[in-house]
Amino acid sequence: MIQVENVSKRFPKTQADAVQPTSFTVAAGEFITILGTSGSGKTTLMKMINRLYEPTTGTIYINGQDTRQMDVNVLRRRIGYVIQQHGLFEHWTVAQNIATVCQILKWDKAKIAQRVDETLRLVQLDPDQYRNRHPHQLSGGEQQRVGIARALAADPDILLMDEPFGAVDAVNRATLQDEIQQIQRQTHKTIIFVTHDIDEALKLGDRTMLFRSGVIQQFATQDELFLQPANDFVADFLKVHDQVTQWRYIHAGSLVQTWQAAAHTPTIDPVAADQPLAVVVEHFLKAPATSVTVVDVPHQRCGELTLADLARLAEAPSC
Ligand SMILES: Nc1ncnc2c1ncn2[C@@H]1O[C@H](COP(=O)(O)OP(=O)(O)OP(=O)(O)O)[C@@H](O)[C@H]1O
Repeated sequence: MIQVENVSKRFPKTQADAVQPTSFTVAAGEFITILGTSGSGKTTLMKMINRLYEPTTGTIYINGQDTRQMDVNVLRRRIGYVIQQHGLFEHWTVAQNIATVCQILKWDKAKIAQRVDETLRLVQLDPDQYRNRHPHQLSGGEQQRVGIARALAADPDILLMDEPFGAVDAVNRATLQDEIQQIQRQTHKTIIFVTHDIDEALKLGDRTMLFRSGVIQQFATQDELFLQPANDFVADFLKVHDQVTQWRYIHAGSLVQTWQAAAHTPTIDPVAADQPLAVVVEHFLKAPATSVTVVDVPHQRCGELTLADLARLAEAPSC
């Protein structure tokens, strides 16, 4: 678990805090995304977690331990770090790059070789084909994969990712997003992921933090961001999304709960509360009906959604 308590950062010779006093908690195994305007403090916040920057005020705890009381090298080895420019050493092979932290930790050769192959497989690269290549012999997407493998090599609990897919084309980006999601499900790492891409943030994050001028505007689930935006900035930030996109991120149960939709006689199969609204729309398209019943586990009716509810969503503050 990561606890950030009243943490702020003021750089020397500047007039304002890059990050104003900020508190939040990230649970172990959570995937957090951070979105925000350029220069809003996202990278600064993240770099305070692995002490690339020291906070001006406040304390960061990892599993209850004050990070200032930890040896900085030990701390950084426990936290994988992936950046946009992958940061691979050009004159080293893929295997040598991935093994960097394991070498520092003085693992034996056989264990390192095994771990290099394991992490290459985790990022969908065939070890036999890739371990002896150099970074310039890789595509941009493959370089990012190796960057992720390197961050995972010493099996850290936490992964910090700063716009890791920012320089990758849209098709490869979507694949990498699926892969990091898969890796997180397999390994249960705690991931903090900075991005400029709203879709990427909403797709990957269990929760998303929206940042502006060094201040968290809202740190919430996709449902809460769309249905209960904390302020106009959040609503406007998410407004660029079309309705079909919202239907992917808002869950049926949340809309029922938020609006307490009126009861109607159901005429088609129910939809589970944790399904996205896109599934509700599919149900309306498959069979003519006035409403769809939303059920919670185990099959308890929690409400009804009508086409009018979906239309009303278009007029909600952030839609
Ligand atoms: N080393 C530094 N010295 C002085 N000011 C800095 C330093 N690093 C960052 N800043 C300032 O702190 C603010 C926050 O920067 P930061 O890089 O955290 O923003 P960001 O949200 O990650 O931006 P972007 O999305 O453009 O990468 C900016 O105003 C930036 O100019």
